[in-house]
Amino acid sequence: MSPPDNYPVERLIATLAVHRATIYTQKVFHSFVKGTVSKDDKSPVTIGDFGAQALVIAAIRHNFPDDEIIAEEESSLLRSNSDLCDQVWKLVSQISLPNGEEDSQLGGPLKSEDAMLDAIDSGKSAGGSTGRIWALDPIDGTLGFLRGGQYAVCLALIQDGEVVVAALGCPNLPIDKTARVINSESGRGDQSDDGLGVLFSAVAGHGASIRPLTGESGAEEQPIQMREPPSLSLATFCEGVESAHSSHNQQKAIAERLGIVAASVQLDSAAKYGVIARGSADIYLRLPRTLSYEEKIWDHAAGYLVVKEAGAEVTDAIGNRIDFGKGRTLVTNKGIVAAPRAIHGKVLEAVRAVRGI
Ligand SMILES: Nc1ncnc2c1ncn2[C@@H]1O[C@H](COP(=O)(O)O)[C@@H](O)[C@H]1OP(=O)(O)O
Ligand SMILES: [Mg+2]
Ligand SMILES: [Mg+2]
Ligand SMILES: [Mg+2]
Repeated sequence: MSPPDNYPVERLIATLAVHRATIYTQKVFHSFVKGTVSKDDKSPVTIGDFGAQALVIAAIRHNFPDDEIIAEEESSLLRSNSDLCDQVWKLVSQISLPNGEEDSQLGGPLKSEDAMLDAIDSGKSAGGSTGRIWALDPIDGTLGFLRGGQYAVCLALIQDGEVVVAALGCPNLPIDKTARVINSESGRGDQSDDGLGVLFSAVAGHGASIRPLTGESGAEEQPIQMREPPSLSLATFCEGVESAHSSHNQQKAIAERLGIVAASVQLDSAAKYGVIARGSADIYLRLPRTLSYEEKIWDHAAGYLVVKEAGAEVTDAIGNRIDFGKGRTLVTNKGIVAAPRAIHGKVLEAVRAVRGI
């Protein structure tokens, strides 16, 4: 029997591409959000999203030209606003990985503004349950990005409906897993980037790992595992900052039912998956506010695999498996419940009780 595929090239390219995109998003943050460049009317989020998407997609297409891509953004706004387009291009064309050899593995710098637009528009796959499809969120947690809190660059490869490779870049998560996470309330103030920035990666059946975003690929790469809370009541749960994105009330009620005493750790973006995967907290609850909202595949694919490979069970709020083979959204799922395998059943019981199902 042949050994299971561990996707060495896909994992390498995914991590390098996400790393390069985080160099770009950090540059956008420092130039526009912290204000060395005038904001004018151009949203730093828009500049960040488009450029990061172009940089990642160009790398995927260079290495895997036959693969499909689902990405959050498309270029019509840039095509109709040449000022904005020039501004994104000016920044994108300056970005490379510190190691030139690694950058050339991604195809080197983008060649032209047209090539950038073309890359941005290559993320329109309809998805589905067959073939190789990459899912990309160039900046997840845009509000966190603007606040100087948590955001993530999320990239995953889905093969025949299963997530098989993940890279999750979290530029504002502390490298020290015991350090306090900067959340939206405190923002980062004048705190520097020192000690911040991690890149999670995972391959289905081969575990999850973390490395600092500083340094070269492979440097200080370490396997990660969820922690096992000594009891449910001593577990910590994570939730989003935005109460419009998930039901804080229900999440509080679930925690209370489980006897959890600690306050929730609130942070934006898929960084929540990373935080529980490396054992800085235990449970991620994302209870739907409205049943009409369809979670997007690019918001969850990468984080899902990272946390699963670190020891989690992940279902939706009904208890169904998360199905990444249904198109651009998780149309058959509602919400997310991620917890260590040993306690997921208990958490789900509490979720059901609170939701009355
Ligand atoms: N009503 C909603 N319910 C759940 N998630 C949402 C909702 N509206 C937006 N989102 C998505 O939540 C993600 C951020 O999650 P969190 O709040 O946990 O940081 C974003 O990708 C955002 O998508 P979008 O990019 O379209 O704004
Ligand atoms: Mg998102
Ligand atoms: Mg996004
Ligand atoms: Mg968005």
